[in-house]
Amino acid sequence: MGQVLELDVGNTAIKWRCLATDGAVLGSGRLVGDVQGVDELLLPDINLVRIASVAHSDREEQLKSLLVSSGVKYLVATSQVECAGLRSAYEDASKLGVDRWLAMVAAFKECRGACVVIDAGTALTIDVVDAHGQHQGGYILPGIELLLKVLNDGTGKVRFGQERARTIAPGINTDTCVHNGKWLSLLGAVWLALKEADLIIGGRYDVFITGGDGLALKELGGAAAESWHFSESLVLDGLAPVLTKA
Ligand SMILES: Nc1ncnc2c1ncn2[C@@H]1O[C@H](COP(=O)(O)OP(=O)(O)OP(=O)(O)O)[C@@H](O)[C@H]1O
Ligand SMILES: CC(C)(CO)[C@@H](O)C(=O)NCCC(=O)O
Ligand SMILES: [K+]
Repeated sequence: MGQVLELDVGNTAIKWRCLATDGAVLGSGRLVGDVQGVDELLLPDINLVRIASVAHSDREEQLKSLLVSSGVKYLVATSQVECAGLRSAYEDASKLGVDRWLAMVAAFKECRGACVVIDAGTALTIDVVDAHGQHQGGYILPGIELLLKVLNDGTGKVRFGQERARTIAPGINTDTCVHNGKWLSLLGAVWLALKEADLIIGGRYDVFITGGDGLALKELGGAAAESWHFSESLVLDGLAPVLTKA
């Protein structure tokens, strides 16, 4: 087997990494904009592309036609009923976002126990898995950028600039009220979800966090979040197990 290119096509960006035959990471990055950018990643040594996509179907079609014309073999991951001991809570498992499924597969594979899996990307998703690998369900909320957009679009006077300091202290002007409020919203949701998880799966679970705002959220969580496992590549880590089993 030659090199493998893995793609996590999100609603904002495409995260990618290139793996050697032995699984070593040869390179990784984040592409914003057109799927055409993927073309430059298709180096001659790559003979398989593994894909996770939650993007609009026309973006997916563009990506597929790019791959077809390059002639490289590709596999697209889908959410399953069961994989590697993990079982979906969804009535229709195929409707669960594949990024959530992949992140849970990767997290459960690593801890083999109860876990809460957080993805702070375009959306904030939080999923709860019990010690037997049974997914107990989850949450979908707007992420940081969507929160700002909704406030800007839905109000006449909430106008704000760039974030200056990352904190959840009460704000003293519109800028700090909005920016501190956006972090309060995400962190508050996570704390409450963890309390809910305490009730459902008991107090002993690992917390995994990923996504563009994942590290910021963990840092804001302070001492209580010190044990959370932050990984940039949790979604990509789920690709090989899901596609090998499929
Ligand atoms: N280098 C960066 N460029 C852009 N956004 C970034 C960057 N680093 C962190 N972010 C944050 O990441 C968030 C986007 O999440 P992410 O990087 O997971 O991308 P995404 O493609 O939207 O993912 P998904 O749709 O899979 O959730 C933005 O809200 C932004 O605040
Ligand atoms: C929630 C997002 C946008 C997070 O990336 C993605 O997982 C998705 O499009 N999910 C489909 C809906 C669902 O998971 O129920
Ligand atoms: K994601």
